[in-house]
Amino acid sequence: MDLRRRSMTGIVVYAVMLPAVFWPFDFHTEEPTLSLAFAVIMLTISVVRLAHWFFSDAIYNYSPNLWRNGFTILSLLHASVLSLFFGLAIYDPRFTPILHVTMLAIGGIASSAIVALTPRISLALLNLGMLLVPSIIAGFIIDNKLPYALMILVYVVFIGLMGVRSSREYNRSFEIETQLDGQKKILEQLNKVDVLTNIYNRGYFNSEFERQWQMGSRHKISTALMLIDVDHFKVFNDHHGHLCGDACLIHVANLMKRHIKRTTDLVARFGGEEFVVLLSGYSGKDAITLAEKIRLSIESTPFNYEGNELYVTISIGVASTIPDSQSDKKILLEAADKAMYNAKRAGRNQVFSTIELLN
Ligand SMILES: Nc1nc2c(ncn2[C@@H]2O[C@H](COP(=O)(O)OP(=O)(O)OP(=O)(O)O)[C@@H](O)[C@H]2O)c(=O)[nH]1
Repeated sequence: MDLRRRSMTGIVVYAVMLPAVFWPFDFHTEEPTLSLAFAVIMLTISVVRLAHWFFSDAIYNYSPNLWRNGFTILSLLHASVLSLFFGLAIYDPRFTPILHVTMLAIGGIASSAIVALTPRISLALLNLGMLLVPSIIAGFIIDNKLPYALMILVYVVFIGLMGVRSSREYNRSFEIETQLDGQKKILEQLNKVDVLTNIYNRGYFNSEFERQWQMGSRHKISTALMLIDVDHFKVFNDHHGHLCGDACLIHVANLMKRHIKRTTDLVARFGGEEFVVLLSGYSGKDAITLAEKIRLSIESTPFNYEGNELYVTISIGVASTIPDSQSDKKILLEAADKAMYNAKRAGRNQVFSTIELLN
């Protein structure tokens, strides 16, 4: 589709090129029928090409091949009409007054077409061949026109080679751009995700929390937070080893993810054995209900490590509020942290909330 963007100028130039060649030399009054016929044909092809250009997206979506074939046929049609004109200009003495200006114009068209069609070098070379080879043949056949034929031949070889070279450079930079694009996407993803648990990391949580806080304060949408901490994780690590501890964190993250289904909510690793869940549009009560479900599912779902079925529990602190642009979002985090601390103090494996913040 890059061809579409690059071909626009050419389509317009083709439409006006022949009248611009005739006019200063009065060729249109000397040969009105011939001039009119060529001008009308070129203009008609340009109009069809403009329609093809304009409806490119629709045609491409329907069938990329249809778009490609249409583009190829129409651009070769333009080239063949110009080629016929140039061939005649060399062959027919009536064209002598405009022969040199025609050569100049067609030379310019040939080089700009090579540049425009660089993404498809085969089409660019075919176009070049169609445009200039007939006039070379005409030059070889007709008396006194051999110098023209040789000149055009050298020109064809020269811009053909330039075209091949710039096509290689185009493809190379296209390749590099595609690779960079892919790497950028991977980096963006890595930047967001915690490498161990494959859920969002704290940096991403911070930016999303800020975004939701702003949106919540603008639209008065309740925002809830859960701070989740694995109980006695130090003991767990000491008893089963650090690798088993890692597997446990992955297990807890996966179970939590199952409960966070809405695209506006997210679960992230807050650090160490702590997780955070950000919920948009949840009342405090709804958030507590969801927290209880998560707590229960972790308590009751074992995970397998080296043939052993292991269980862990979590403590959850919940807080919710309708954000206010005047206040700092930290208050919600501190409230959830306080609630989690209370859940730990109350014996762990519990959901606590900071009542004064709940709606
Ligand atoms: N395996 C593993 N352990 C981690 C990781 N990050 C933090 N930890 C461990 O998590 C433990 C946290 O211990 P504490 O902060 O004392 O908390 P706790 O033992 O869970 O006690 P309570 O929170 O009071 O129930 C420490 O032993 C850390 O080494 C990790 O990525 N992998």
